[in-house]
Amino acid sequence: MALVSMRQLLDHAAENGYGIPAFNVNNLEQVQAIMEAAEETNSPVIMQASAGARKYAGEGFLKHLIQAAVESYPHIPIVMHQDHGQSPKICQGAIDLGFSSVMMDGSLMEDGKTIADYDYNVKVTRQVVDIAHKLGVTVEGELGCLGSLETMKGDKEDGHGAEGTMTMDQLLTDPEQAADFVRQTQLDALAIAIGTSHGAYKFTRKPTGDILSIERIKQINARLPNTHLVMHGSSSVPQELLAEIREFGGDMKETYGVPVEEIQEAIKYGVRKINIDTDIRLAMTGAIRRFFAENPSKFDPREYLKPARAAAKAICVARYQQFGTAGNASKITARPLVDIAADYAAGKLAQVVQ
Ligand SMILES: O=C(CO)COP(=O)(O)O
Ligand SMILES: O=C[C@H](O)COP(=O)(O)O
Ligand SMILES: [Zn+2]
Ligand SMILES: [Zn+2]
Repeated sequence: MALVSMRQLLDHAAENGYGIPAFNVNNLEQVQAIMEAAEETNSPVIMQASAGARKYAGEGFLKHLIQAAVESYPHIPIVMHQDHGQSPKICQGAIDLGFSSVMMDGSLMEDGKTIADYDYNVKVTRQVVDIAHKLGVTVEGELGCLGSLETMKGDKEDGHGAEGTMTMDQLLTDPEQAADFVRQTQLDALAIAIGTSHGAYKFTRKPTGDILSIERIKQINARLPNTHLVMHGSSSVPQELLAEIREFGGDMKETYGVPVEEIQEAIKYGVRKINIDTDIRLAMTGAIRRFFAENPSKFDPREYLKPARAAAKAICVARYQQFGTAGNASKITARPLVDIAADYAAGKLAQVVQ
């Protein structure tokens, strides 16, 4: 198969009522873990690279790691998605590099910290849609700002996130504004704010409806039943992984993530893409800490990266099964991006908002 449009996968997921985890990748072992899990469960794949990933690995390495996955697993449809593009220029760069999907995150300004106004968000997102759709490339946008409903603050754990204290209006995407945003921008997937944030420290207790608003997803879905929704900050932060890290010398404070059953509920209401980075980080860290504790004389990176890769794979297998992604790769026939571009031009993929 080939690199496919994210829109094609999300449309398939919507038609068949499942969700697709989008895993962040930074290195070889993460790409391999995701692909081994996808192979084992027959799942379509979304791999995404952040600005931090590009800085760490370099654009060429990321592109070719994902290309290697495409070559090695020709029967699995794979999306190469750019996570949190902070400007049209960054999105253009990713498109030039061969990404089949980009996120224009216009909820924040180019600095990734300052909250943008609505008109700016519409303008930059529309600009990226105009560039991308001509090439059959998918566009994800974001409306509302990721952050905690416990502290009213944005997340800074990965260097991206709003500065200062926010209001409830900013932290919860407004359904009516979302409808206007989708109508004006004609994007393919909408990331929404419902109380999740990036990183390991999302909630100080197992989240209830007041701090994780699945209710808000239902309201947005009622207003926009045909729009694919995206949940960022959706790692579940498994307690057993925290325990493993602590047992082998790590310092992880008490914290809670997004329960898998809440994501499963959200999938019933239009959530099609679920972003996961932290769970893979935790799994790999636990495995490496354990390995070093149990094998203090070992020093071959292949020896400690093997259990790390296996732990990452286990997370991916679990999420593919839990989100209903498993079993779907072989049901999808990859369409070339030029065909998708023709569909956009013909208005076949237009967002119809009443
Ligand atoms: O949203 C994410 C990437 O865009 C990742 O979220 P987590 O930090 O919860 O894994
Ligand atoms: O955007 C969120 C992802 O978790 C990426 O994190 P990162 O910027 O540390 O690569
Ligand atoms: Zn954002
Ligand atoms: Zn994110």
